[in-house]
Amino acid sequence: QAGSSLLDLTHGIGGLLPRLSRPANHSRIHYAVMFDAGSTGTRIHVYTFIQNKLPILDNEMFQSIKPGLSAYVNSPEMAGHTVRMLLKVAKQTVPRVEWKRTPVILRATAGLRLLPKQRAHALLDQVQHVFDESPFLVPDDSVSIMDGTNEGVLAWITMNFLTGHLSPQSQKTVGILDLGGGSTQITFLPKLRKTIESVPSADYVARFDVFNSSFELYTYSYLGNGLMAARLGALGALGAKGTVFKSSCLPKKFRDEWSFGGLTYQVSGDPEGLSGYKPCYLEVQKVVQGVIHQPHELQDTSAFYAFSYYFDRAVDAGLIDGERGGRLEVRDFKRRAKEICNKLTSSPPSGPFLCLDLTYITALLKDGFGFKETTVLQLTKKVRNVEASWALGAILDHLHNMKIHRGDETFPNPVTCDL
Ligand SMILES: O=c1ccn([C@@H]2O[C@H](COP(=O)(O)OP(=O)(O)O)[C@@H](O)[C@H]2O)c(=O)[nH]1
Repeated sequence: QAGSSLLDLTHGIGGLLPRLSRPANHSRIHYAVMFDAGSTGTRIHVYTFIQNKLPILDNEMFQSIKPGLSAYVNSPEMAGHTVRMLLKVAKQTVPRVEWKRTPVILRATAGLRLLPKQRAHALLDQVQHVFDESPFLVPDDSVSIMDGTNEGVLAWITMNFLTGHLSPQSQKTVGILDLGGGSTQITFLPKLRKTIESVPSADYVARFDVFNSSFELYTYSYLGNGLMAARLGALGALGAKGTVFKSSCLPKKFRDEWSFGGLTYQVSGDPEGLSGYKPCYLEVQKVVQGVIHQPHELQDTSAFYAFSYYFDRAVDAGLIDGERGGRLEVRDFKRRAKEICNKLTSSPPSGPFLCLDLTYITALLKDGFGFKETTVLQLTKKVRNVEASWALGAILDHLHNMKIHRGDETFPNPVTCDL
């Protein structure tokens, strides 16, 4: 999984240099480890940087384990075990002499945000214990739940860094759409002042400095609107238990157990009721309606990168290639959702949830964010062999302290300010 190119922060951020042979002076190489404790899995990213005036990203090692830490809510020591297993990747990648100056950090996202505080912290305590026992450098605040605003901003930094859009010379940037299991993020640099001025609240705006440029982004993380949480919402299973949850988005004869966030649900199709795209759309619509804010400008924002479950489901639906990714229009998700939902058999080869998932993605993009049907999305898993995720942005933030902050009290009140 070696990275293919050097990513140079000094020549326009994310400027790509041809791969060089390793510098003779090994003290110029350093490492950093970021764990992504997501709702559906835990992942480790081991980054290799070459020290320059500013560091150059040389390589990423990536590995993941399912399920996420929240599945171990009743056996927290298993959370520690998961992290201990993944730390082996760091030990294999980082030379032994570097261990004591290589930072290890874990940030948890929606899975732990959705748990009661005490239970989430019981899981994090186990991780902290594993870190403390490890031979790596454990910085202050090395294990925590990440703020949702930062999740979107850091993924935006990752993608714009990797695509070379962060340099002061770069005229444009790319927006990002991240669909996790528990939450979903939208982040972009607005072209119009009105987009910032018409946000519902100050926490839709984040300001920060990165490598001599200042940015003010529209960003929001919707907890409960990740793909797995949306399944629960569509099934009416949020907070409920002890019954079979039926959906017109599932094949009529389908009945099974399904688990998320440490709970297991009985789910089934609706043998006597309706099935297909239209009734399914009505079910998923309630998960987005009145919840998702439609930014003032979206129509002609040049490019959005979409990753995580947007990517995975586009692959499952046969819309893009799993290696290369590809460009899709919003209406491609809709077309495929219709095709799949309108011929739901008892055992579709693509899995029983594909109709629900594609219909939810369509509703989220159109009725939720308000994208046009013709908006182009760049579906991406990796850029230059580096995982599309907030993790790289988070390690850059750790190394360079970007001081990300949300709109503060002095922020204009959208109700009273003069637009
Ligand atoms: O480095 C990563 C991190 C996440 N994912 C994808 O992100 C989705 C789930 O995200 P997660 O479990 O982190 O959900 P969250 O907790 O953010 O809601 C799945 O499709 C993963 O395969 C990925 O492809 N690479």
